[in-house]
Amino acid sequence: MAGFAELGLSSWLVEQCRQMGLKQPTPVQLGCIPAILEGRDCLGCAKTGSGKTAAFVLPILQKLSEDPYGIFCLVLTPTRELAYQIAEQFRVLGKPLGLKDCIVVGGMDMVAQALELSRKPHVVIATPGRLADHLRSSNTFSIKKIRFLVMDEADRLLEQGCTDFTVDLEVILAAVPARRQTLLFSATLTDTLRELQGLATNQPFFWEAQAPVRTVEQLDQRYLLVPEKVKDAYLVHLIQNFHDEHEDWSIIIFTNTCKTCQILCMMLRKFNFPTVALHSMMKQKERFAALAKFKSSIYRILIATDVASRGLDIPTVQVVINHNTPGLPKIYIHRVGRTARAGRQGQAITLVTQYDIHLVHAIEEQIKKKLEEFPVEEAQVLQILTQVNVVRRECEIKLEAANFDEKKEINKRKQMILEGKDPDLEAKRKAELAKIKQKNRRFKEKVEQTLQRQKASRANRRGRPPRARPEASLSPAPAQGPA
Ligand SMILES: Nc1ncnc2c1ncn2[C@@H]1O[C@H](COP(=O)(O)OP(=O)(O)OP(=O)(O)O)[C@@H](O)[C@H]1O
Repeated sequence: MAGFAELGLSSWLVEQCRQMGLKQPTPVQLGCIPAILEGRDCLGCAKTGSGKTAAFVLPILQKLSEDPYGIFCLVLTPTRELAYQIAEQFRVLGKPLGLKDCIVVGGMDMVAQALELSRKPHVVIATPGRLADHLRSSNTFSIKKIRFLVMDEADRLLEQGCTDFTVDLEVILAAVPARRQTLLFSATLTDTLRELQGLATNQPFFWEAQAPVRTVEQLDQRYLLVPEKVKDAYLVHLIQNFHDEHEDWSIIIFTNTCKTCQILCMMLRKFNFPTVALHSMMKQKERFAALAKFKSSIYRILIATDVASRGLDIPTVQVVINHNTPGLPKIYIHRVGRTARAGRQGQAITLVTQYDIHLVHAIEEQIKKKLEEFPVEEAQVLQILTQVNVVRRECEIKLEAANFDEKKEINKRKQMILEGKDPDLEAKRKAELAKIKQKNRRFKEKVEQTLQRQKASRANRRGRPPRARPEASLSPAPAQGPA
């Protein structure tokens, strides 16, 4: 099998790989590095934890070493934590170059970022919202001459999810040169392939891992069918078991909302599990601190929303628990991909209620694999059920007292102001829209009722003997209903 040198990388980069413990290129690196070095655009779709980051970092560093200037490369990524992780790979692999990088993400000091940008770093790693803010408000830097535009988790950047990047991307794409190399990577590119192909038009090279199953082989994937009301007791039971059976363990638990994330974190702490939370309602500094504590194994449990579902590379994670069944198969693929990375073993357990069974079927269809049931001693769960429910209720009350919902509302208003919207006007518009919707609903119900009445009266009439009409004698009489 070809080594890094055979892919066309310089000896200093091969040495950096060796120092980092990267002995042989992974398949996505084997496929994409030569194409990128040739100057082609690249779309790389490979499983989670398969080394996509180095597949673009290495050839970019090689090209940068041949013609160093700033700003040479712009990397866009959907989350702030991921931006720091990518920057670290650039720093470690690009150490001999004296690489200057700049991280431009929300929640951090904008003035300091503007200063750093004006010093022409070689590589800028950014989340779209904050970079677009800088482009709108400042002319002290330019990305007009970049050689590389990378979109990591490219499908997430393009889709219109709860955080919609499209407006910010328009601003960024208008500021980068048409002549550039565009590199797009993700474990789930196929949904947005057409849009992505529109971005990468320079002899695009498409690399996709050929495998019957879309998740990694070393991942043991299970489901646990639980009634909604006892979900938390099952969660506590699962964690207690891992705690008892394994010396060295790290778990990521995914939840669907910030509030659930916060409540479960408080609850698990009450049971003395070393838990930290990560969600978008936390201050950025708290987010970084939580992740650092988890990465260094001071805290063994990270409970997070989907803000942590993509890209995070924490090799010690052995188990992922989905507290809710993800509504989309690709969210499932990214979440469970936080374990079993780079050839390691891992386990994923998804808690499924009777209302989510169709979601599991959709996941199985997409990943092309059946999930197996995770065996649990139900009697043991029932023993802790009341205690868990009481503790959860206590945590809910505590959180309500801390005005969590109110803070959420304030955050929403702040976000609107940052987006140039008037929160009061938006609220008014929302209320009006709700009114119109309600009116439409009532109208629909009325129409529906009228139609039902008409139908019933027609049926009644059919049940009665026909009136004597001249034609009646020409056709057979309708069947008579019971009297
Ligand atoms: N050639 C290699 N040999 C061994 N380990 C590697 C190699 N390349 C990368 N790795 C390691 O594999 C791990 C996962 O890599 P990376 O984070 O780039 O995965 P990814 O494909 O981007 O995953 P995701 O889709 O979840 O973002 C990292 O810890 C990285 O250091």
